[in-house]
Amino acid sequence: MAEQAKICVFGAGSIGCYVGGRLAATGCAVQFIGRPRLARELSATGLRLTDWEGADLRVPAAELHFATTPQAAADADLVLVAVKSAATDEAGAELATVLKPGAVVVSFQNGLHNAELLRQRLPGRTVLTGMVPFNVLNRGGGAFHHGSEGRLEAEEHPALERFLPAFAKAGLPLELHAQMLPVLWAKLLLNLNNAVNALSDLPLKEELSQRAYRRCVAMAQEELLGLLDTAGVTPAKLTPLPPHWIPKLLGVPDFLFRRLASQMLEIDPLARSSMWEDLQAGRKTEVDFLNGEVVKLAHAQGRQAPVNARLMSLVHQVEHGGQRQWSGEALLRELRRARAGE
Ligand SMILES: NC(=O)C1=CN([C@@H]2O[C@H](COP(=O)(O)OP(=O)(O)OC[C@H]3O[C@@H](n4cnc5c(N)ncnc54)[C@H](OP(=O)(O)O)[C@@H]3O)[C@@H](O)[C@H]2O)C=CC1
Ligand SMILES: CC(C)(CO)C(=O)C(=O)O
Repeated sequence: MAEQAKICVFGAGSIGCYVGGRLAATGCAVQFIGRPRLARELSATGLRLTDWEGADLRVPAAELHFATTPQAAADADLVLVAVKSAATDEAGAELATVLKPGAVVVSFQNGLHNAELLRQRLPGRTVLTGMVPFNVLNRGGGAFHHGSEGRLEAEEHPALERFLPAFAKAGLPLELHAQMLPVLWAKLLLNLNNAVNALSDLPLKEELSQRAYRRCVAMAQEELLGLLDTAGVTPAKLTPLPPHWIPKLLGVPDFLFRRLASQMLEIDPLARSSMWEDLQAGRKTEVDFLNGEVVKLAHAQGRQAPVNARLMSLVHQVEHGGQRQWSGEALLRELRRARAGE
């Protein structure tokens, strides 16, 4: 009988615990690598994984393998990297010292360049790009809730094939793509809401229910879409609506939005963006890897991206103790001023 594949989650947080937890709960051998604080918490509680469609799975504490050093990845056949983008370089360096040569690594992170960076750090290993479209809320006490729609996506590669049944069995089938860059740009387009959500200090559902915040997101997205058009990049279609229509829909009045975009509002009422979670925890955010990519793309075209640049600087200000609870109207005024060059 073929030996059971060993899966390692590197960066056990919201995404790592949820994806790894569902794999463990459905029979996979999963090794989690994360911080001592979570190791202590989970050694008392185990993991509970729930989703918006009613799934409710558990991994008892006694069956949970949680380590706090990279050595635990040494016998992994598949490593799922789920650290925040700023921690990718260090994660790659740590994994390089321990991974066996045939290990397959998948980056399940937001942003454009994490897999590329891991590839540089892990020469000779197969490093693939993944994408997590849905929100995971860390409810505390070992409970992680998947609160919005979407399927995991990953780069098509023969080395990934042997792991596909495990993801399907876990209820997280991987949708495979030959080209991931259009998928990553499309996800980044959606992630432009992260900064607005973090600045609003509101749950996603409440924030997206208010037109002024949605207009802020739409402004940031329109800026990116214009730059992608010039670059000849067509973002993938991740939502029922094609990417270019999303900002148009976001701009409609609330009553119409509720009617036309009910699916977009099917989010757990407590769910927040990962950027809000970073600000809440006093950590540096991923804003440079999201809105910052829009600014970089603009500069590469000899242009500016004033809306995304202003969102970046407002998030940086909060990282340093600045104003956090922006009302939708105030944020919209601020972004309009930025767009007008003020
Ligand atoms: N949360 C969500 O709903 C979604 C998140 N994403 C993306 O997924 C990625 C992961 O996000 P998320 O799960 O929210 O992040 P979290 O911050 O919840 O989890 C990452 C964990 O990894 C730990 N970590 C970082 N470096 C190391 C290391 N070298 N060794 C061990 N542990 C380490 C972090 O600890 P510490 O903080 O102490 O560094 C943290 O506990 C991000 O790119 C995010 O944008 C995508 C879709 C949705
Ligand atoms: C799923 C989504 C878009 C919003 O939660 C996200 O990627 C994040 O929070 O970083």
